Amino acid sequence: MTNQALSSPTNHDILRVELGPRSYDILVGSNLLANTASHIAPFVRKAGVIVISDATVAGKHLPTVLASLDSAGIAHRQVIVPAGEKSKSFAVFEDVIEQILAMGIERSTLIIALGGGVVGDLAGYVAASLLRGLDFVQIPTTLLSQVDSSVGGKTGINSKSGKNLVGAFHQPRLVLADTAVLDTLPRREMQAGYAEVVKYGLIDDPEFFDWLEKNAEAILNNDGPERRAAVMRSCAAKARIVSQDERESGKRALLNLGHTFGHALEAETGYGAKLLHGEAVAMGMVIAHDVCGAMGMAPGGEKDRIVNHLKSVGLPVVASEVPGMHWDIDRLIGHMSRDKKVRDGEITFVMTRGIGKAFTSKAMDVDKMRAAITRSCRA
Ligand SMILES: NC(=O)c1ccc[n+]([C@@H]2O[C@H](COP(=O)([O-])OP(=O)(O)OC[C@H]3O[C@@H](n4cnc5c(N)ncnc54)[C@H](O)[C@@H]3O)[C@@H](O)[C@H]2O)c1
Ligand SMILES: O=C(O)C(=O)C[C@@H](O)[C@H](O)[C@H](O)COP(=O)(O)O
Ligand SMILES: [Zn+2]
Repeated sequence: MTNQALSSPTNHDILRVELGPRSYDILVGSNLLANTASHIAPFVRKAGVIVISDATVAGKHLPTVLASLDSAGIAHRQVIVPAGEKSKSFAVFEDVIEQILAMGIERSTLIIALGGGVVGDLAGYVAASLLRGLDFVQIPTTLLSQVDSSVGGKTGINSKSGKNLVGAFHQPRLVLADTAVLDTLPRREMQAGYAEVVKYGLIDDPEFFDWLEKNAEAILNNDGPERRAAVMRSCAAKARIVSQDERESGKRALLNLGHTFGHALEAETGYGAKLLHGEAVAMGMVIAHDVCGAMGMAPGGEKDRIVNHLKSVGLPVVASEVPGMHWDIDRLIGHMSRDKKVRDGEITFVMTRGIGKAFTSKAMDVDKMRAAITRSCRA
């Protein structure tokens, strides 16, 4: 793998998400948080900013952001939500909205999402909804949010009926991915985010997958060139796809590799710490390669190579590894029927002919799919 990020002389690298009038930059580098004010300055008006964060992230990284805003004289207020997936709920959404409205805002108030994918998805939807749409900036603080959720404008919350079923497409004005903040992230969360990094290799970049097999531990353990290169390559892949299909009418569905299965697993666990999103995606990607292998589309050995790589970083690869779950296969398949990729009553699946060869199709062998899900749940 060659990557400009490895030899860049600048403090941070910049990627552009090309979306016409909604285009924006992604900045990737170390210690960007300390200079938050200068990076967001073009988007700040007199009404100031509201930082939305979660309790854990606020304890570790909010002071750096606020010090930067103070030094530039930017007026700021903050709303802190509980950490974890349960904050992507109607209850927390309503609470955040009411807190912000009670503070008094204008259409020029800027929302800053400081946190992982939960904060980013929630704050983005809050921004999309308040006064019919405020600008917002993403400051992602997990590996998952730096490589995936902060880019592309999917915002939203979960419902009892399933993951992300309520939300809006609302693009940020800027993404600040400070790779140094990942040094405080627990290993399990790093691993979960790493599953989404692997996803990009599996979709259409086999060379990246090869590189990941050699560099995974460096990415996970050090704020060095490998981590920065992995974030850059992932964001570049996502930006390329989103630029071509912002609202998922076609190609963007590839970013959902493993998610139809993964979201069903998450819904059944009730969105707790039992199963993290990235872990569910790891299991879902294995199920996708398993069923496509069983259908004779993908070489069987490739599923084993993926499983070995995911396992090597400590990721769970089968649903039976989730503690205390007795999976009901019919219920899982029921969740899949509410997937957002259903058209005219049929699910579009992300399928594969092997590593780097993902494609979308409705031609799923339902019996083989049920067998693959069962293998994952009963392994
Ligand atoms: N919008 C999208 O395109 C998209 C893409 C992928 C995932 N998602 C969503 O993202 C969510 C998962 O995001 P996530 O994995 O970032 O989880 P998360 O936001 O819950 O963060 C994980 C945990 O790490 C803590 N944390 C965050 N940053 C930290 C730091 N620097 N140091 C210490 N602790 C820190 C958080 O408080 C939380 O407890 C899911 O809801 C998923 O559906 C959305
Ligand atoms: O950005 C996308 O498009 C993705 O599918 C990225 C996924 O990693 C992410 O989990 C996304 O939130 C899933 O979207 P959904 O539309 O299936 O809820
Ligand atoms: Zn995802």
